Amino acid sequence: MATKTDDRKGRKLYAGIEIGKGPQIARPSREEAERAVRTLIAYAGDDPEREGLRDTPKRVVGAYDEFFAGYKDDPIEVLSRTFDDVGGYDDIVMLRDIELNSHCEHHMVPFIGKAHIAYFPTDRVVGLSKLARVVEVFGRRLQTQETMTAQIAETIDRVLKPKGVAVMIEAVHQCMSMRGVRKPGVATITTQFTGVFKEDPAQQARFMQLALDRGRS
Ligand SMILES: Nc1nc2c(ncn2[C@@H]2O[C@H](COP(=O)(O)OP(=O)(O)OP(=O)(O)O)[C@@H](O)[C@H]2O)c(=O)[nH]1
Ligand SMILES: [Zn+2]
Repeated sequence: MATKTDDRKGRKLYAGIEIGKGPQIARPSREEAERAVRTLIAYAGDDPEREGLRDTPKRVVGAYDEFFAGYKDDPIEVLSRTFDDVGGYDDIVMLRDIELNSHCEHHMVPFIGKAHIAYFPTDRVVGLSKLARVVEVFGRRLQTQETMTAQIAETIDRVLKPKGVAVMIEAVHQCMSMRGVRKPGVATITTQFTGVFKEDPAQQARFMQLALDRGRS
């Protein structure tokens, strides 16, 4: 995978971002953030003191706490509890249609879609919900869809050390629907494969078929 190591600190980086906890930066206070929202309301052309808008900065900052809660969590920790009693199971584990909401780092506008994740365990499996939690952690940060796809695959690969990982994300970017080029409903599809999913075309085809099987109910 295109993982780079920062030699000075020995950290593993992807696209300049540390996998695990997000960048550790000093945060402004809530008051400063609310002031910034008031400025944006005025920039949009409305009166931040108008009754209907008076509590909006507080609400927007509260919404940011939810939209960007992923900076508080470490996805590596999310996956750290594993089970080794798999009763001889020796095949892929796949979660299809994990709902995904995120914000693109270019416009801070939502992109909404689904993630499909498969991994081929060696001797350890992880609780199914934890894979969806990893999507949730990265979804609640700012990034591109490509980075998010790669980071999900890298995290699973690093912690579970499976025979392979496959991740596909399909999403619609509101920055393309509501503004700019204004092409609503365009699906952006990204994939990242490691191990057997990268090396064995049959495994990759199997994943793609399971992910894209539209005949399902
Ligand atoms: N590769 C990639 N591009 C993205 C993603 N989200 C948004 N973008 C794109 O980021 C690009 C930013 O382009 P710029 O020319 O810097 O910004 P802009 O003037 O707002 O571009 P337009 O959207 O074309 O109006 C746009 O082409 C967006 O479609 C993403 O997840 N991955
Ligand atoms: Zn965008």
